[in-house]
Amino acid sequence: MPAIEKLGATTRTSPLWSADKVTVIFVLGGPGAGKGTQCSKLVSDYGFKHLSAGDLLREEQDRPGSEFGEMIKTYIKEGTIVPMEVTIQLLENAMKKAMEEENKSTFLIDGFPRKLDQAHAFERSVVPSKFTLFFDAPEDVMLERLLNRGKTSGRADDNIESIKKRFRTFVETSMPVVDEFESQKRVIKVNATRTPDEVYQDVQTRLKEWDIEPITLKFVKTDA
Ligand SMILES: Nc1ncnc2c1ncn2[C@@H]1O[C@H](COP(=O)(O)OP(=O)(O)O)[C@@H](O)[C@H]1O
Ligand SMILES: O=c1ccn([C@@H]2O[C@H](COP(=O)(O)OP(=O)(O)O)[C@@H](O)[C@H]2O)c(=O)[nH]1
Ligand SMILES: [Mg+2]
Repeated sequence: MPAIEKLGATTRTSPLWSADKVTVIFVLGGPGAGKGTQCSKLVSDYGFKHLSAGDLLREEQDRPGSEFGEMIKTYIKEGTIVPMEVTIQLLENAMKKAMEEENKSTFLIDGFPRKLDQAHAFERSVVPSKFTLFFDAPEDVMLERLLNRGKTSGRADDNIESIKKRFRTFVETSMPVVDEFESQKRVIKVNATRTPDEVYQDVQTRLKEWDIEPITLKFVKTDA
């Protein structure tokens, strides 16, 4: 990736893609709400392309020669939001790749936008989103899940100090994004406290309301 001041994605004044051609569903919720878990289920049944902003940032952080690696590491550990130019460029690059190589046009963008400036910049310069799937869970539930995930995740931010900071960022910085989309009637809010399968049942019912159905494999009987 080029130097940060050359990152072009956010400097455009009109979207790169139209919402008729490219469908984006944002997936939001506090840390540990179960975004990644639900996205995996959706990928197998609906054929969406799943892009986790956090995964893309961790990949860039670990890429040999990345000039953003150290910066990303600090932001993630502190639970703060990496400057949007980097995240949006990574997302745009990954979307392009999935369109070209996998012929994908519907994206689940997980853990993004976590700040209003990102939401506005992405919709202005990349593509307007269709709606946001919001996973709602109280902090005590999310805390328990994250501490449990931390036993095996190897993530630098699945520890109590970082988790507290992430909860604060979520309330102060990320919830305003959900509130703004909500005021535009573009949020599907799901109670994420139940089992993964129960949550997923609810997600599927709510997606139907937006005319989004699972891929049905049609088995055609032949004589062979
Ligand atoms: N509905 C659920 N009930 C219990 N544990 C869950 C549920 N959904 C996810 N988990 C577990 O909680 C942790 C956080 O889930 P994850 O999908 O990584 O959340 P997020 O991406 O929102 O941080 C993981 O260890 C996952 O296995
Ligand atoms: O758009 C984004 C998404 C993630 N992050 C950073 O990446 C971390 C981990 O995000 P991820 O979505 O992987 O965490 P999760 O919510 O799944 O636990 C966040 O706390 C932020 O520091 C960011 O800066 N911008
Ligand atoms: Mg996640």
